[in-house]
Amino acid sequence: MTEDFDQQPKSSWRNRLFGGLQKTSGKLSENLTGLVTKAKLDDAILDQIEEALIISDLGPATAAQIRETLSKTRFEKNPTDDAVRHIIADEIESILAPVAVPLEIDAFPRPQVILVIGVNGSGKTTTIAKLAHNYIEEDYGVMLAAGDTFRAAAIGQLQNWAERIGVPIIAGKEGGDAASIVYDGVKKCTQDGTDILIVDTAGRLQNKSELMDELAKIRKVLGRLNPAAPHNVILVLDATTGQNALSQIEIFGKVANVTGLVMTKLDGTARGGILVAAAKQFGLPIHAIGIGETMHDLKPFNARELAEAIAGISDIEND
Ligand SMILES: Nc1nc2c(ncn2[C@@H]2O[C@H](COP(=O)(O)OP(=O)(O)OP(=O)(O)O)[C@@H](O)[C@H]2O)c(=O)[nH]1
Repeated sequence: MTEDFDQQPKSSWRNRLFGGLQKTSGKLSENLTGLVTKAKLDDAILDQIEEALIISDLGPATAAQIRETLSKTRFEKNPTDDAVRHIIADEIESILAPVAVPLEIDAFPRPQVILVIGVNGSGKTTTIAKLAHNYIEEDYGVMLAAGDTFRAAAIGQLQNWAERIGVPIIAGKEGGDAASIVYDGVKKCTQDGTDILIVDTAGRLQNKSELMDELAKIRKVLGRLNPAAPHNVILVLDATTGQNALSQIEIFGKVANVTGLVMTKLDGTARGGILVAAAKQFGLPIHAIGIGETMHDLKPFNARELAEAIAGISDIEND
């Protein structure tokens, strides 16, 4: 756990987002630089731009869409690097806008149960802490449930977070029954009038049948108390894993009825384009993005802002 979780950020979200995505936009720039030098974007140049977009993790489908738009665009003057970048940003925005869906909490029933899944190290626990912090700021009552009973360290880590953010937590022992912890959590929330229960789960993708059994058991137990629960099943993905994140969406999607995604570690990675590939390929809501280790570093994203940050459009012109 980082010691700086509650540290106040030194600059605005926008600045941190643009700064954090500099490696991603830099990689794209590096691949694009020198390509747009001709009066016309001919097929050979378009092929190279398409390849540059694929290398930058945006995915073949996005790259093809951008190529198509570029090939149809009638540029008033000779296409400049900047004009091409703006078209890339527009296309990225059109892909991201439909999936930029904040995680809304319904008024009823209480508690709303959010199941958080993802492989170890994806940033799951930190994301739970950040989400809890954000909901507290919005005046919701929040409780955590330590449903990752596979590792004592995971339980301890969540307990630490709960203490630091000042929210109650339901936890059992290592090797305990995750479903019964979730059951106790819902009952306690109902008794106390708590609005949201955020449940950590074990991210054992290596053993799909165990994971499926465990999630099925959690669902069954939850269903006894509230047929609509869990109201959200959020998959946390680490952007730095690039293409691997896409296979995680596919696999978890099959076993866990994922309702939305959170993508973490977009700061400092050259692979931020993967967010666009995920949006294009799966169309699942992307509720929030993580751009650092403090509690101020998780927010719903703005499709335009993110598109500009990835395309490397200078921040100055937007001020
Ligand atoms: N730079 C950066 N680091 C992050 C972000 N989110 C999480 N981390 C760090 O990533 C590491 C792993 O995060 P955890 O929250 O412990 O991940 P987890 O998925 O719960 O993993 P386990 O604890 O192994 O189950 C920690 O050092 C976090 O501080 C982010 O958005 N940006």
